[in-house]
Amino acid sequence: MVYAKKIMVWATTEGDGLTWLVALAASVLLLLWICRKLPLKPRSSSEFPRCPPGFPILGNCMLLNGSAHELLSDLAWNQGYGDLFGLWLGSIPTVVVTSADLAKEVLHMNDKILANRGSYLFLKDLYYGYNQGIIFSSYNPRWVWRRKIFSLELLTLKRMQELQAIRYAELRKLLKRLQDSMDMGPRPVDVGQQVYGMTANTTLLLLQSRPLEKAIIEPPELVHILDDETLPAIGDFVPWLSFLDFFNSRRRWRAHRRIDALMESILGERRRLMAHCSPDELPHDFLQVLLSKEGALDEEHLTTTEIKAVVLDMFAGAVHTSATMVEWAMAELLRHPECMRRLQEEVDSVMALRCNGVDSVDLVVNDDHVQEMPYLRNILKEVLRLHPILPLLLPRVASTGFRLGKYWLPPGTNVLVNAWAIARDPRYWTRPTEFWPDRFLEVEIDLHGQDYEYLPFGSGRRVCPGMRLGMSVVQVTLANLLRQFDWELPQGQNANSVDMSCKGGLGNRKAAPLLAIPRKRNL
Ligand code: HEM
Repeated sequence: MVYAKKIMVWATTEGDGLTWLVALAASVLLLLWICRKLPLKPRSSSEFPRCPPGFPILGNCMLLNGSAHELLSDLAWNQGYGDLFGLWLGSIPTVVVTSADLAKEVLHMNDKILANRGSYLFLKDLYYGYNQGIIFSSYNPRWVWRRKIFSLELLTLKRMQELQAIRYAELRKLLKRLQDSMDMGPRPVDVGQQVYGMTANTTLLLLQSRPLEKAIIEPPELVHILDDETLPAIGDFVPWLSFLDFFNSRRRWRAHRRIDALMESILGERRRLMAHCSPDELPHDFLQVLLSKEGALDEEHLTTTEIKAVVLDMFAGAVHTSATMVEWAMAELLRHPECMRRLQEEVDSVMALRCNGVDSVDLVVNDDHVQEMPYLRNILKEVLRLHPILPLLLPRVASTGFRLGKYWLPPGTNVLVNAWAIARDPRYWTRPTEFWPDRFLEVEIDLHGQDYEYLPFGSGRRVCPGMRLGMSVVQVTLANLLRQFDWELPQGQNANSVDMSCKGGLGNRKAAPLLAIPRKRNL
């Protein structure tokens, strides 16, 4: 303060206009610097875990910029904040959990109290509001009902078997696209983008078993919009600053109008079909299940808005998760050619056995085949350990006060579980930062969220319902990519130069796209 005053006094007595400006800027910077060093004591009760210093009003919001999971891990491990620390996201009390024991307290012991999600501005502008879908809805009987339909009508083993043909058809298209690009001479392809296109189109077909009649937005573009815009805004944490988000809000709203036009055309097309066909003639798909509940008079009905919100959640949940996972897996395999070779040998030997001498070149590796590939499964477990797709899971919000560790925390507290940090913690993992799929030969650990040192799909009431479908899509895609092609890095790149940094945001996308050259294998 004293220094800021001195600068101003000097400027008024000695300086010209330019000096004035410089002095003003220096004072503001000095004040900001001083404020940054102040801990946010006034708002935190003595019961609240220790918080890193933050800015006035904004608190620790800046930590959410960029790779939040890495910044939060650094605070926990290197800056002495430990397994449980606090943040003030504007006026929202938040705690960050960085150990398996505390993750268990959050996801198991306090699962019901912490089963809510926060309410974000993007839900209002871009999605269909707070309590209409599944992913960001609060915990209430309607959410239970919508999630039940989602799980039982889209994601059961039986349903997945019925939908296999659709998935394999899209996979064949992907393999053909890669083949075509190779026919023009060896050239790098953007692996993530290729797979992304496939998972987006597959999701549409899982919904309505046919391509779009009127493509207001193609599925990959729809999901890109969701990915880019599903981010908290400053107004979520400091409501009176919502006006700063005005232009982003307008952009989200415009995107929503296009998304809604797409939803209307999907629903409208099916309603027209329903008006002209007998029930037996209608497709037996997820969209039909959703629409069959639309007019129901009991509590098992769905409103039109709920149907649209659930469909949107299907895209938001299914597409980028699976595609990102394939991209990280390919990146790790290109960095570890010995693992890639071993995996190719496994795929080849299972296919040779299964096809029993019959020409198998055109056969896709399918869900039954991958069941016999333990190394593939271990590779994917290791990919999810090092690169969990939602590194902080999805934030949970307390409905009442609750105990966590030695603290009693108030209702409304946000809880972040740093699954990324826990999965790299030397207390639970030997050689924690190394890509070493064989660790899972010795460690009996599964994906269902019962082992709290490994939470790639979350755990408890809000665990990912799409785990089976997601894993199946990823396993089958990776096995086919490696069966049909040998892969190498573009000229000038080697295993050590592959950029493994992530983009930031809710999902753990690769910052730089993975480019690799496919070469046809002699099968
Ligand atoms: C490999 C692929 C996938 C990964 C790694 C993944 C991971 C996750 C994670 C970590 C969560 C948050 C769990 C929590 O907060 O505790 C989640 C939630 C969710 N996922 Fe997935 N997911 C994948 C695929 C899918 C698929 C294919 C679908 C749907 C078809 C899906 C639908 C959802 C939904 C609806 C939620 C919200 C659940 C709720 O809040 O009740 N996911 N996913």
